[in-house]
Amino acid sequence: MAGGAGIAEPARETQPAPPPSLAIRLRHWRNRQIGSPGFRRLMARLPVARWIANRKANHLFRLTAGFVHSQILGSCVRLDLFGLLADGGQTTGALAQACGLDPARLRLLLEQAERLALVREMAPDFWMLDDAGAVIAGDAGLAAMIRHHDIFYRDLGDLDGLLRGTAGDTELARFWAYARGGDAAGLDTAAVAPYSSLMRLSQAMIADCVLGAHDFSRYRCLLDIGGGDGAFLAEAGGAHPALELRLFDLPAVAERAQQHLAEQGLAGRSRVQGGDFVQTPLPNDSDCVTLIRILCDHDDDRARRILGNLHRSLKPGTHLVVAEAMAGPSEGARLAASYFSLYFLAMGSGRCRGTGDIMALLTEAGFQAPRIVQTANPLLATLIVARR
Ligand SMILES: CC(C)=CCC/C(C)=C/CC/C(C)=C/C=C/C(C)=C/C=C/C=C(C)/C=C/C=C(C)/C=C/C=C(C)/C=C/CC(C)(C)O
Ligand SMILES: C[S@@+](CC[C@H](N)C(=O)[O-])C[C@H]1O[C@@H](n2cnc3c(N)ncnc32)[C@H](O)[C@@H]1O
Repeated sequence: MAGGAGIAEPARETQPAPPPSLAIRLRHWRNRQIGSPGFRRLMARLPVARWIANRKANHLFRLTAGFVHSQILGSCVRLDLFGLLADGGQTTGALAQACGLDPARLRLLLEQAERLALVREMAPDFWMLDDAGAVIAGDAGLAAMIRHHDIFYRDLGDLDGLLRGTAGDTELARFWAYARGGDAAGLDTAAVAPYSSLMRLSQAMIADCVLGAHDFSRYRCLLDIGGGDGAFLAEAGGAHPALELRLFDLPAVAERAQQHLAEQGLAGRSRVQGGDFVQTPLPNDSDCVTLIRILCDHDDDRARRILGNLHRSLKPGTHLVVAEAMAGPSEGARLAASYFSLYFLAMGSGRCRGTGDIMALLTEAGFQAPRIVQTANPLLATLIVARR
């Protein structure tokens, strides 16, 4: 699929089959060899070829076992094993008591977690975190996101139905209440609370990526559109003490943001406005505007309307920073695109776009000089910076 790796827009036409080029004929020949047990037996006898074959076999096994591995991870998070190990090592017995599990059963889980580089048995029955476990122990947002996957997995239980369009209402569509169409600005506190809390918790890593990749010290005033509870603004305000802070989100979310920014001592520096970013005129006293994890939530038509409203509202010269996971050639971007493409399919709205798709949307809306800014972690976000 050209450009983005997300849901094909409904009106997209399929291309006719290309003529059989040399590359296509070679690929066909290669696939027939690899698919043949005789060829694979031959490869297994040659040392270099065996090494390549084993890597391919491991890759395929990882795909096959992926669900099992995710369940091991999910169970460790639900039992809070990484939290329990955060301050140092623990014995199997102490962990079993804290988790309320039989020690032999917990050991079974710990052994698999060790095989997945989540924990390490440093001495018999004495466990410490391994690298991946240490990352999760240090990031409440990542643990919350792993817990949130319960909903996603239930929706994926009917992936065929999602692909055929027969799955009906999904749990993710209910969770992301604004993505279901209708009057998003009319959503009440109860409807926005679950997703806003998850977004606040999971913002820490994203904020690191965004603030590390683009210099916000050059701006006087930053407006975060769809800024949720104000977690990104608070991080930006902490990193740049002179920055004035503005936030725009749905009215029920704006109320939460007001409260969170006040709790962080930022009330004096910030102003929060509620409304609908598709149609409400947006505040235009900022010299930089951020759209963090916003465009990806919406199909192309709606993304165009959001950008159109932004372009109408903002003063010429205002900088616009779009930050979200984008499809691209790096391993991180490919992993993120395959994950988010199914996430948006289940959510019933949005798509994981490539950098080219987003730059084209920005240019179409009238923004100038869009450029790609890579972040430290393309799994989480890539930036496109442009000017009104
Ligand atoms: C000598 C020493 C101390 C060490 C030497 C060894 C060494 C150098 C180790 C490196 C250690 C290191 C720095 C590790 C770093 C690891 C990192 C940064 C890991 C990051 C992992 C991030 C993950 C797994 C992120 C997952 C994110 C997910 C699943 C996000 C989901 C988001 C969703 C569903 C968002 C929804 C919003 C919507 C709807 C899209 O708008
Ligand atoms: C995926 S969340 C991202 C929140 C935040 N930017 C972050 O990265 O943590 C999308 C945000 O867009 C807001 N939003 C959705 N539809 C909106 C609309 N029509 N007008 C204003 N805000 C909207 C949601 O309330 C939510 O806070």
